[in-house]
Amino acid sequence: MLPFARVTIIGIGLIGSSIARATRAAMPSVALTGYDADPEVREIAERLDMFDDVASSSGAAVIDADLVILCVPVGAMEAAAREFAAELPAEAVVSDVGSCKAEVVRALASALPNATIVPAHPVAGTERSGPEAGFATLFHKRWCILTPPEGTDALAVERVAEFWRRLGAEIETMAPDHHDRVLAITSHLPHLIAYTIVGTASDMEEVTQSEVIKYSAGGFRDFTRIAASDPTMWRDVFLANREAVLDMLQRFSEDLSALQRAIRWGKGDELFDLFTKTRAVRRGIIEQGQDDPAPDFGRTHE
Ligand SMILES: NC(=O)C1=CN([C@@H]2O[C@H](COP(=O)(O)OP(=O)(O)OC[C@H]3O[C@@H](n4cnc5c(N)ncnc54)[C@H](O)[C@@H]3O)[C@@H](O)[C@H]2O)C=CC1
Ligand SMILES: O=C(O)C(=O)Cc1ccc(O)cc1
Repeated sequence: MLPFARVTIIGIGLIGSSIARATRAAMPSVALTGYDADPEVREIAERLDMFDDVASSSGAAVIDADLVILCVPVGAMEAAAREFAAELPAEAVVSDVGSCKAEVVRALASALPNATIVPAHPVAGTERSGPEAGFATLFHKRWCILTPPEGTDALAVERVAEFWRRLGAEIETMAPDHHDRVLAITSHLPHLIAYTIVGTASDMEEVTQSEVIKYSAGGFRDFTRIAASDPTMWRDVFLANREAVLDMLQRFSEDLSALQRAIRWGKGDELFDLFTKTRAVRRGIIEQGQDDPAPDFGRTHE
């Protein structure tokens, strides 16, 4: 039996449109409704025929849903949830896909005090955004982390888990705070570093424009992909996961200073030992079968 029969997606960007496409592919009998605050996005969603219905208001979109998934930037979650609160059916389950969880759990509980909420984070994405960037296989063999607050209805959690399994994801469950610390180091800090290095390079007159582009086949190119990620989404992530990010940034700065000292004093063995350790981390990821299928994952659908 399908975990949900009527699914509504609020926010039809990269993630919302990928969920719609993946649901159509894996559970074609699900009735899919979409809503986006941007009328242009709604028009594109209509044209791409991703939903059975693209609603013109958020309230109309949820009125007969049994699962509502918020796929808007983290900073827009509370307002987006408040907008449909009055029309939400009592038995509907509400979920989201936000990249950080403690702040979103708080925001959704405040906007929807009587709803059953099962927060989720599919750890899968690309640097692209918008409804045309999505694709049905985005979640295949990717983790989807559920962070239900204590006391959440276990059946609702299992139904959301089953929904994501059907989209190809593997499920992990953890506390929102723990999620935010883990993702601060594995996802948020790497993005911050990419934004910094690309920003620094573009501030340096002698390596700007043509030279940055010309020689970007090196490590820099990977950073430019990450640094092309959506500004609104990432602004919201850093503001919402402030404490965990600042903590990881403090540790990172200390380790960077240690490396700086090793270079200054010619301590080659310290550099060699660290680089040997980090190479083993990469090999461990590949041995566990968790490497990206292609280095430019996310472009293969173009
Ligand atoms: N981009 C990525 O790689 C990943 C993103 N996420 C999370 O997914 C969420 C969505 O991200 P993307 O799909 O990448 O963003 P996106 O920018 O592609 O799409 C977001 C959509 O939400 C709409 N929107 C904004 N405020 C709204 C509101 N109040 N009501 C209705 N629609 C509204 C925008 O018009 C836009 O179309 C974010 O919370 C992000 O943290 C999670 C995993 C990966
Ligand atoms: O494009 C990349 O490399 C990503 O890291 C995608 C991504 C961005 C945000 C998330 O919360 C999860 C995955």
